[in-house]
Amino acid sequence: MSESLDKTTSPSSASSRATPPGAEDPDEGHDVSDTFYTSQRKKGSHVFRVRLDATGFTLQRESPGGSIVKEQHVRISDIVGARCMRPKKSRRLAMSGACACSSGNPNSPAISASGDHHRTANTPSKCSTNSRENLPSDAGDASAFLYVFAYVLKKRSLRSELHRERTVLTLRFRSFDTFEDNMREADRWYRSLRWQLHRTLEEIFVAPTADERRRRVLVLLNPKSGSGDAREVFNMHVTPVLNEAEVPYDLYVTKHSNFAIEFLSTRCLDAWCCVVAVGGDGLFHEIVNGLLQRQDWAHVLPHLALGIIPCGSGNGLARSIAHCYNEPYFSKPVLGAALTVISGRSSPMDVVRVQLQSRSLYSFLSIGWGLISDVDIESERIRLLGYQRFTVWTLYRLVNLRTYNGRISYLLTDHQVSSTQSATGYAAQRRMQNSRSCNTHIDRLNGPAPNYHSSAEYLPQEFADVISLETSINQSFRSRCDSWLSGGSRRSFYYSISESIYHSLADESEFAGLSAAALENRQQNYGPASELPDLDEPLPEDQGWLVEEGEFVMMHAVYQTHLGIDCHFAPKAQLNDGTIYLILIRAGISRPQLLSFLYNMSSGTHLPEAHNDHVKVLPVRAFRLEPHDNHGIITVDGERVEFGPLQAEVLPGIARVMVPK
Ligand SMILES: Nc1ncnc2c1ncn2[C@@H]1O[C@H](COP(=O)(O)OP(=O)(O)OP(=O)(O)O)[C@@H](O)[C@H]1O
Repeated sequence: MSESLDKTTSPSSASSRATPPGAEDPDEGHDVSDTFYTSQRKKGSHVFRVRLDATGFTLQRESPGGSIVKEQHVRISDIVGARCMRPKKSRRLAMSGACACSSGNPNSPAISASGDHHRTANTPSKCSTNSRENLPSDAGDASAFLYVFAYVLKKRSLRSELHRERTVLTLRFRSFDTFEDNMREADRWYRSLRWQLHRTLEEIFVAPTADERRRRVLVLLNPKSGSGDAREVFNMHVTPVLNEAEVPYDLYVTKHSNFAIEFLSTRCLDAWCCVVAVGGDGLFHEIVNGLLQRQDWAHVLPHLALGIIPCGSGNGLARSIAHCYNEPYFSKPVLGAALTVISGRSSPMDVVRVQLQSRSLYSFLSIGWGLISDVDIESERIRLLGYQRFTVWTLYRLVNLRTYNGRISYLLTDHQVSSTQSATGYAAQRRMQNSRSCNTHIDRLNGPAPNYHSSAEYLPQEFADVISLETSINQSFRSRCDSWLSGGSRRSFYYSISESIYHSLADESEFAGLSAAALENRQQNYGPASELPDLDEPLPEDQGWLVEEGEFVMMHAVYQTHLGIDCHFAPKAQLNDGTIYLILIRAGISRPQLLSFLYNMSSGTHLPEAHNDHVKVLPVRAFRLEPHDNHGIITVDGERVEFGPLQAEVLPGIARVMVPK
């Protein structure tokens, strides 16, 4: 076992670019490579060439003759971060904050156990040069460890869905005689990896100072969302990922409805690069509206990415983002969302301005009138049934089907206007006369469609596992007695590597520091100027407004692919396509047809290829709804709003959402 290993175990040959102890590395941030070994009692030992470059880690297993017998790759896009640590005996010390790397983030993330606001300012640097030098060396083992955390795509079986699985690549450095020298070498790899990871970050996620590297994340958590376990979900499944990625964050737990609106409309947000909702679509709705109640919205929105960790009952946005980027969702939705939050990528997202009679608001998901809104709101009374309440109430509503009388005017998207004009046209649509254009800003703001990529490639089964390798000192090869530290990863064993300092804010100090004017103006909406006439004014008549009028079962306007995790309502929607998908069902549809429509919503096969007498799918830029009845339910992003006329216009790409790598 040791014969072949001994040939290449001198410090000079074992590390192709080893830095002499104490010397500065002039090539920091460039590729690194080295020779490592594994040793297993049953399988024997193996020599690996390990290389880290812009694509990730490449591990090549060499035969005793020096040829490559196997190669595996851990993609840089699957890697979230790394840690340098001491050997196992000193691990407790390391985990208590004495990690010995030299490039840690002084603002390490908070770990929330309870309380309202957990801020990590003043957290001691866990990886400073001083801390490294002050650490007592382990008398028995001079090794240093580098743990690389990755979440690779895997398939359990041919039939099962892709999912992400945590993998830890463990590199053990022991080419030098002293722990300090080995740690310096491990740290060189660590810094190289951090450099590779940070170079792919979009600008808004990068801190202005080099020692911080990542800007802070603002987390707003609704403890009441969904089944009420958002706090636990965050602690168990999100904090570990943020820690592994060394993403600093500040956590605020919402205290009441509208907390997020008040917070985001009044606070200085300069410290944060993104806002993450840990909750449902209702909390995200508050975040969007809070930001658009700021006078400086035009400055803030482009520099603040929005994210969501799905803990609500609907979770339409989280599902839509995952769907648009072919990211697996069902097996581990929270993990996928947490990885999205640390990805350092964002995409523009459309927001829709909704004008009601008494106020205006912003929406990112949907506007509904009729059947689906009825079911959504009325089934609240049987909430005890959980998700089944929707099925039960849908059946009830089918039996007792209601129809609503009204008029829906709409402006098709530019693309649709040309195709519609050449087509036969819709039976009931009428062109209005003598009007003016009212959507000039829509084209102006419209940005390019996001780049979608497929995540169909995934690491082969045998590689998506715990990988533990080590360098060795020259005199003898020691078996990797403590390289199995990472074995716990398969059982999703997470630990924190950072110290945290918690601060709680008392209720009364929540908005301390606000000026009186800021408080007074809290409900004022800003955002781009509307291009539509006032709601009580007639629509212009010669600029392409079309009309549908009569009895409807429902109207639902949607701008994300999914309304909920299993409601694939607008399959063609994209995050930033400047399009509202207006779906109309007219009275007269048969119950079996309606049942089929509702049943097929989960697979996204409910919409007809072409318009039929009862169901229409209209890609529009703006619309106006004028109910002729004086009763009914209207929802915006799943929340009930005042009943009556409304109009909506899309504001293409004015928000940014975090998206998977
Ligand atoms: N601390 C709180 N106590 C009570 N209500 C809150 C609190 N924080 C936020 N809310 C309100 O709870 C509403 C719903 O929250 P959220 O969207 O997070 O969960 P959900 O309704 O279960 O999920 P979904 O919207 O996806 O169906 C929000 O509109 C918000 O106004």
